[in-house]
Order: sequence, then structure tokens, then C-alpha cells
Amino acid sequence: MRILLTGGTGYIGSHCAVALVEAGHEPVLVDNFANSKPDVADRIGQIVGRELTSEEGDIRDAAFLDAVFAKHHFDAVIHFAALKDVIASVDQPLEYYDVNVGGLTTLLAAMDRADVRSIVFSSTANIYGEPDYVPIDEQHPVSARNPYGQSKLAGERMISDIVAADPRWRGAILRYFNPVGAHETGLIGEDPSNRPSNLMPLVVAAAADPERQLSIFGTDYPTKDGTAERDFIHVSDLAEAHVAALDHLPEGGNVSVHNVGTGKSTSVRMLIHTFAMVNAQPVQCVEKPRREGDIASVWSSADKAEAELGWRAKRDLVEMCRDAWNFHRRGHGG
Ligand SMILES: NC(=O)c1ccc[n+]([C@@H]2O[C@H](COP(=O)([O-])OP(=O)(O)OC[C@H]3O[C@@H](n4cnc5c(N)ncnc54)[C@H](O)[C@@H]3O)[C@@H](O)[C@H]2O)c1
Ligand SMILES: O=c1ccn([C@@H]2O[C@H](COP(=O)(O)OP(=O)(O)O[C@H]3O[C@H](CO)[C@H](O)[C@H](O)[C@H]3O)[C@@H](O)[C@H]2O)c(=O)[nH]1
Repeated sequence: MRILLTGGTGYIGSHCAVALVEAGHEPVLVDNFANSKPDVADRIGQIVGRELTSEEGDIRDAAFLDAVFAKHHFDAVIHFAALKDVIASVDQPLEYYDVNVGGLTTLLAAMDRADVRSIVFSSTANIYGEPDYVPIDEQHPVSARNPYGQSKLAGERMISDIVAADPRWRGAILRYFNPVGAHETGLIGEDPSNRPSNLMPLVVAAAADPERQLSIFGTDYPTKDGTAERDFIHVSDLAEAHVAALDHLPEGGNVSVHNVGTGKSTSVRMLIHTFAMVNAQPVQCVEKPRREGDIASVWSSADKAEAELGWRAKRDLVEMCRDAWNFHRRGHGG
């Protein structure tokens, strides 16, 4: 299939491009480089052994999208392009709604004009809020607590409404847990400067600079070691879930919803310890109070994705930590 990847040079989009080529699909990358660099397309090309098509432009630009759809004959769209910083979304809600909701509306309208009505949508476990129970399954109530989460929930609902109104549409919604790591070649990954508040990039930064201390936010959580627990998932596993979702798009007029996590929880301390052991790199830490708004413990039920998409995460915490550090050492990871 020929697939349009919006946000295709971003962190998850770039890994998805690799997974799609490996599965025999033909991705075309669209990005405005708001949070990525054009040379990512070349690095994806190095991994897969051939050049990829990349188009520079904004998903809010209808004329640009019409031109892209006219030039390539797509079978489906995987929509990654969005703004994703929760804290920034509280300060700049208009910008977040403009890109994440307005951009999606413009994209869906362009798809309709081009007769391309299959979409895979990047959603987030953020919309589950404070869990009522763990592991979180797809039936868990949703309650977005910030403009970023609201924008993703709005995206899910917009797609569901459009698909319900017209049986020519098909949608697959993927709710990601905590993506970390990088491609095993170290050629693509996530620039830590793009994710200033997330744990793994800060572990890498602390390992790279002995003068720097990593803050552990909260050591008094009701968890095994007192630190918070998350479902960290290797970005290459997450990428492969998109290939599975494409292969299992629901019948026309339907939307599928799947969590994309490992089904396992890992504590903050466990991640830091594993990183230090695997990479033989000390990480200086300092214990701090809980970070405001943080959840103690959250992880996914991975059963529905396995049963319906035939997908399950294959890579473990050791690989996540090894690949995150390897990306840094190769000189691409800050
Ligand atoms: N990384 C995470 O922790 C995480 C978790 C859950 C969901 N998500 C979602 O997954 C998707 C991909 O996330 P990511 O981590 O790869 O982020 P990213 O910022 O690395 O990638 C997004 C890409 O979209 C591009 N982009 C932004 N606005 C655009 C616009 N108006 N037009 C065209 N391109 C635009 C950016 O330049 C970037 O390359 C996002 O929708 C995000 O909300 C990410
Ligand atoms: O320097 C740090 C950074 C993080 N943490 C802890 O590590 C855990 C994971 O933090 P992340 O920021 O990596 O991930 P979160 O699950 O807290 O955040 C995720 O969920 C958020 C909403 O809750 C946003 O959606 C965010 O973008 C997404 O990565 C949290 O307990 C956090 O307090 C530290 O101890 N020290």
C-alpha cells in the first residue's frame, strides 16, 4: 500500500516509515519540520537502503494537501503530525487546538476530496487520566485533563463521527503508552531537546554529563520501590503496531481502538538502574518531591491488540535503554 505519513520525520513517524518499508509498503512523508529535521528522511533511507519521498508542508494547508494527494495515489493515511507537549498545551491551548484539531479537520477534508478514506490516528494513554484500575483496557473511561489530551480526544471523536456517517470511511485509533528508545542502528530516535520533561531523554542527558543530576520525582508512591510506574514501550515495537493496524483496518463504517503498550509496568528507579547497568554508565540521581499532576502507576492491557491485530511488543527494557544510549552515542541524540 502507498501510505501518507503526516509527521513522518518525527520520532514515531520515522520509525513507522522504516517498519512500513520493511513490511513492503510505500510511505510518503509529509512534515513542516516544526519538531524534526529534513535529514531524518535521509537517515530513514540509510536504514532501509533506498530513498524515501518526503514533502515539506503543513497539514493545515488545504491546497498543499490537495497537491500531495493528487501527486501520489494513497491507499491510507497514518496521522502523526501534532503538537505533543502537555505543559506547553496548557500555556498555548489555541496553538494546540489549531494543529491537533484544526489540522486533523483539514486533513480529513482533503482525504475526502481525494477519495482516500482510511486513517490510522495517533492517540494517547493521556486521555485515560487517573486510572480507575490497572492494567488499563480500552473500555476504561476517558477524561482528558489538559488541552493536549482534549485535542486528542476531539480527534478520536471526530474520526468516529465521520466514519459513523459514511461507510466508505475506516478508522484505527491507537492509544500509545510511553514510547522510548530508538532504532537499533542509532540513526533515528528522539532529540532530547524536543522532550525536555520526559524521563528517558533526561536519563540519557544525565548519563552523558557527569555534572548533571537526574531528579527522581516522588519516592513515596504506593509502589514496590516507592517511585512511579509506567508502561515504557520501545518505539520500534510501537511503529510495528501501525503496520498491524493497517493490515487489520476494520470494515467500512467502523473504527477500532487499541492500546499500544507492553502490558508491563516499570518503575522510574528500575528504568534508571537498567539503563546504568546495560550501558555501564553511572547516572547521578537526586530524590525530589512528586511532580505535580503525576500519576502513581499506569500500564496497559495489551490483550486486545494481540487478539485483534496479532501484535505484541517484542523488545524489553534492556533494548529500550541500550538503543536510547546508542542513539545518543551515534551523535544524533543530543
Ligand atoms: N511521543 C509520545 O510520548 C507520544 C505519546 C502518545 C501519543 N503521541 C502522539 O504521536 C504522534 C507522534 O508523536 P512523536 O513523538 O513522533 O512527535 P514528534 O513531534 O517527534 O512528531 C510529530 C511530527 O509532526 C510534525 N508536525 C507538527 N505540526 C505539523 C503541522 N502543522 N504540519 C505538518 N507537520 C507537523 C513535526 O515537525 C514532527 O516531525 C503525535 O500525534 C503525538 O501526539 C506521542
Ligand atoms: O526527570 C524526570 C522526569 C520524569 N520523572 C518521572 O518519570 C515518570 C515518567 O515521566 P514522563 O514524563 O516520561 O512520562 P509521563 O507518563 O509522566 O508523561 C506522559 O504522560 C503525560 C501526561 O500524564 C504526557 O502525556 C507526557 O507527554 C507523556 O510522556 C513520572 O513519574 C515522572 O515523575 C522523573 O522522576 N524525573
